[in-house]
Amino acid sequence: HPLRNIDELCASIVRSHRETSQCRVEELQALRWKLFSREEIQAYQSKTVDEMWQHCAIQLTDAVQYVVEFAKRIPGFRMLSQNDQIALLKTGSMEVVLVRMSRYFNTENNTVFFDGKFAGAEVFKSLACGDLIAAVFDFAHDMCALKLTEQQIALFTALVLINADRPCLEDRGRVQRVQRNVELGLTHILHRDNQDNLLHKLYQRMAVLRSLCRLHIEKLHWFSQRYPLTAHSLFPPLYKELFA
Ligand SMILES: CCS(=O)(=O)c1ccc(CC(=O)Nc2nc(-c3ccccc3)c(C(=O)c3ccccc3CC(C)C)s2)cc1
Repeated sequence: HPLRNIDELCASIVRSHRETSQCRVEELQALRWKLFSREEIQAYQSKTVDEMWQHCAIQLTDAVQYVVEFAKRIPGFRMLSQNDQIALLKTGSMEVVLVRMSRYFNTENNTVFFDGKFAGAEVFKSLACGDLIAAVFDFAHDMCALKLTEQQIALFTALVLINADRPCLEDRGRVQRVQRNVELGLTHILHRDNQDNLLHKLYQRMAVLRSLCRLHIEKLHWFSQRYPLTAHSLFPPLYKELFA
């Protein structure tokens, strides 16, 4: 059923976003002030590097699974070749998770939703990648400042995923056609919300996302060198397939 118009495209992407958002906004808003106790923070900080990496990788993979589901429901995504779908998810899924997570970032106490409560950067100390964690927190702070609506986030994350400039695409032209439709949807939504000025800010954020994900992959390579056993046999298969 071809999409009759841009309104239908937007409605379909917003619905898919809502259906695959993993946690509901109201449920996480209710948890906003549920912080880890000093003892709980101590427990995280006394985990070994590989224990904490494994703990995070499992949670991150959970979030990524919902993004895979979201991608499959973007009109046109399933028409792409398997290879191109995987190529887009390999580079885009972590970026979408970061945008989604920043929705629940509490800018008043600089905490992020993790393991059922809200965690400050100190909780992640034993990961031994303070620069990545600091960059993720800064990004979340910047995203919150834009005060995007759920509809704007839905179209923005669809555009983050459907990017014809990604490496190793077989049929770039086909991805371009799907991307152009999603771009029309995002500009339509921003125009309707009288926030055309947000568009260039969102494109700037996409550049930050790419550097954040490069940093994540760099750290993962560093980690896999030092803890090959954990990385190869204890990480979730989807995490390895998409990021390793
Ligand atoms: C995403 C859908 S959602 O409904 O919003 C949602 C649903 C579920 C949650 C719970 C959750 O999984 N939170 C995690 N937080 C972090 C984290 C960690 C360090 C700083 C900031 C957030 C996770 C990570 O593993 C992570 C994320 C980004 C970069 C790096 C890492 C760690 C490395 C070792 C992979 S998992 C949160 C949000």
